[in-house]
Amino acid sequence: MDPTFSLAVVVDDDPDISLAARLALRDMFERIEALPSPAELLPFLKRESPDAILLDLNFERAATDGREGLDTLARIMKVDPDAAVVIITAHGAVSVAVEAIKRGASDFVAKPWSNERLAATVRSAAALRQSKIDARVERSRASELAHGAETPLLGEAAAMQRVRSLIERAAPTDANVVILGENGTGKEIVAREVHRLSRRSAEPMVSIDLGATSETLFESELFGHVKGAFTGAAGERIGRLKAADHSSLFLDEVGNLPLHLQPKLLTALEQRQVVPVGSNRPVPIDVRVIAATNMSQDQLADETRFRQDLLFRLNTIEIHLPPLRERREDIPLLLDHYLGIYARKYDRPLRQIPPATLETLMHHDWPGNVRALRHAAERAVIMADGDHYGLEDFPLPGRAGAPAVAIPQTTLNLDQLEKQMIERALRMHHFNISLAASELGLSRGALYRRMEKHGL
Ligand SMILES: Nc1ncnc2c1ncn2[C@@H]1O[C@H](COP(=O)(O)OP(=O)(O)OP(=O)(O)O)[C@@H](O)[C@H]1O
Repeated sequence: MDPTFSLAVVVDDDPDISLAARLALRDMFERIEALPSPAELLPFLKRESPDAILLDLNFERAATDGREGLDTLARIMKVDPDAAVVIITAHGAVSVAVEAIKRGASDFVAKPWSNERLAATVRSAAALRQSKIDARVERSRASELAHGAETPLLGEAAAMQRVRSLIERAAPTDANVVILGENGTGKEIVAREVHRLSRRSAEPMVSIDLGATSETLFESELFGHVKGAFTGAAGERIGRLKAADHSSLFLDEVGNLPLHLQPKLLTALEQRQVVPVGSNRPVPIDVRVIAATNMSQDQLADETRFRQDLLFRLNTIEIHLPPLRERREDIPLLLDHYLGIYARKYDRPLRQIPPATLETLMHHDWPGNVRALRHAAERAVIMADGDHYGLEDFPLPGRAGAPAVAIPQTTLNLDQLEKQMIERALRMHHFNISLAASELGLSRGALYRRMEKHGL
């Protein structure tokens, strides 16, 4: 039979026990290492990542309380939260083994064991570890597809360069970060970037969108609940704060956190522990919080909406993302990026944006910021059928601030509008009639006639 797993390690000071375990498990693992004391295990875990660890609880002569083993277990779980640790106990020491399971061990076997039972216990612990790792890889791949690799934080405007430099300086520290910005300005990309460049990046970032969470579920989503904590709480649930242990927690739309839960979040962060709903046992957490909100600084400073003590805990570092209308110079590169992405996605040709169209797009106020620009680019790729993009391919609701179609407030005077368009096209092309005519979709003759009509 081929071994199912690659490596097991047995930590026991009794060589007979180690040998017995090796014999019982030799078909299941390619390699089985024996270590006589827990002191050797941690350096070993720096080099190797065993599929299963068999751990004796008592090493000191005559020790029976298992303290040394439990300490070792805590250290193992810190190095590798997915570790599959099977506890070896003396007959009758079940209560210590149960304590070990509460602290993260997968299971236990009592000495003397039956080989079948030992093999079955170790096999299911190693399989569970494998599936946890698979799920983690799957999750991070899915989130990378949705947000990651294809979405870098673009922007060369001075404000964006400042944002990038702030991210680089803040990320490696463990300081909490608040990201402020209107909807669609890239707050989530910034949060991912902070996490990616942090010391916690080996673990996937955990997110919770407090704008999309129903009020009744806030508490259990954040802090978790025990079985039967409230009607409908059938099973136990790990809250996001605990799920983000050793990682970062992205609290999106943190301004929506109800006032009555704000002290509970503050206490959890200050004391580094959460108390699940329906429980009175605090669970330790080690979490870095990255929060985002579209509230303005003034709104955040309003004590009736947001507790200032919580704000001070969250905003050690504040990153402000400017709205797109304050960094219009980035519009061409963002359009280029997203038009390219969607042209590839929909298998369409790469088209140019004529200068006049680009100028209109740059003057648009983009109230939905980069998200709206991205949608507009996607639609344009689907709609365009000429050899370049036209303004009609971009849906720009309101077109506020777009001078190309700056409609006089009181009259919708077509003549006046025509005159303005012609003037703009002429100026843009330095009075080159052929270029201006083609920009406007007119023949040279038709343009001359209209110039005459408007006295240009
Ligand atoms: N600087 C940027 N460079 C590239 N893409 C961006 C940038 N900013 C935003 N986007 C894109 O715009 C969309 C919205 O970004 P994101 O979700 O990060 O914004 P947000 O500020 O978190 O929005 P909301 O407040 O609505 O949740 C995403 O598709 C993202 O890829």
